[in-house]
Amino acid sequence: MSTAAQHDDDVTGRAGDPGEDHRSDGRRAPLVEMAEVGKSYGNVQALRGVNLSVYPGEVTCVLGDNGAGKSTLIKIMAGLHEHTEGTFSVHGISRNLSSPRAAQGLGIATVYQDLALAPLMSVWRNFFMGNELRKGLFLDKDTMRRVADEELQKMGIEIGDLDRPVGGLSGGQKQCIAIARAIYFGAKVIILDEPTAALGVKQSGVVLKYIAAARDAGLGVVFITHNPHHAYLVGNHFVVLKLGRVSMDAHRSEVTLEQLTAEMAGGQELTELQHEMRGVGA
Ligand SMILES: Nc1ncnc2c1ncn2[C@@H]1O[C@H](COP(=O)(O)OP(=O)(O)OP(=O)(O)O)[C@@H](O)[C@H]1O
Repeated sequence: MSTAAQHDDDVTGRAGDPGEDHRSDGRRAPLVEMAEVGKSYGNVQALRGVNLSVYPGEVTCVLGDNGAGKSTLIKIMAGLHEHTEGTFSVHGISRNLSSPRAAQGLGIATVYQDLALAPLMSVWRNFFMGNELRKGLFLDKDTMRRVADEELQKMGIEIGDLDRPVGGLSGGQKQCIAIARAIYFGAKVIILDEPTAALGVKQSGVVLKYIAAARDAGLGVVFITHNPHHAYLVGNHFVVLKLGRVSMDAHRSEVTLEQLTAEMAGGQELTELQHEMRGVGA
């Protein structure tokens, strides 16, 4: 469990103070840090000994196959599950987040695959969903439409008519709206749950472009994916999970796309398997 310095979630509403950029020893401070984090569901140990740091202006890619523990990791960061071992810190303060609202209050936004968008509502209504602007008793539609337009344009997102229902947009455009919305409402860390998994090449390219834009805007991006090629296009740091443990942790300068792909395909196990097969054939 977390240490005595831990703070329970006492944070609500919009994102809080981003904290210091540097530690007292002059090193850059991570926005989010996991140290030896573990999580069990009863007898099932879903995560064990995970170390992970998310820095501003970087994309941290978390890769892993089905059942590797990616969803569990997201849920701890997003305040949906509490970790059962190790320390989880946000802006240098140990936390045990017990609600998504607590995570949001600390500037951690999660964009899930189902996106939580209302398909029949317009783009601008979706942008302000849950944070509507009002003028007296009425919705301030003009300001919401204008701000949504400005924010989407700032990220270079081309939607056209913002009165269109979101349901008519492509999967990639919907992902981009969800990312732009999270940034506008104060996210410092944005967790993207397999944002390219259901998309074709062109739409994946659009989403990867906005992941890079979020990184360049100084956010800490956590990009969860099965796809090493997508990860390598935007990632600064790669963490591969296997059966709940970290099997590879490398900065971009330390790993090639081929090595990352091989690790995802089975890594050392695959090499041993090939070796065994050669033995059988001999
Ligand atoms: N609520 C739960 N109760 C019991 N076991 C769970 C629960 N959630 C996840 N697990 C188990 O924990 C392990 C990690 O699961 P998790 O969903 O985090 O993996 P994942 O990498 O997200 O997989 P996928 O890509 O298939 O979603 C699996 O063995 C899974 O069966």
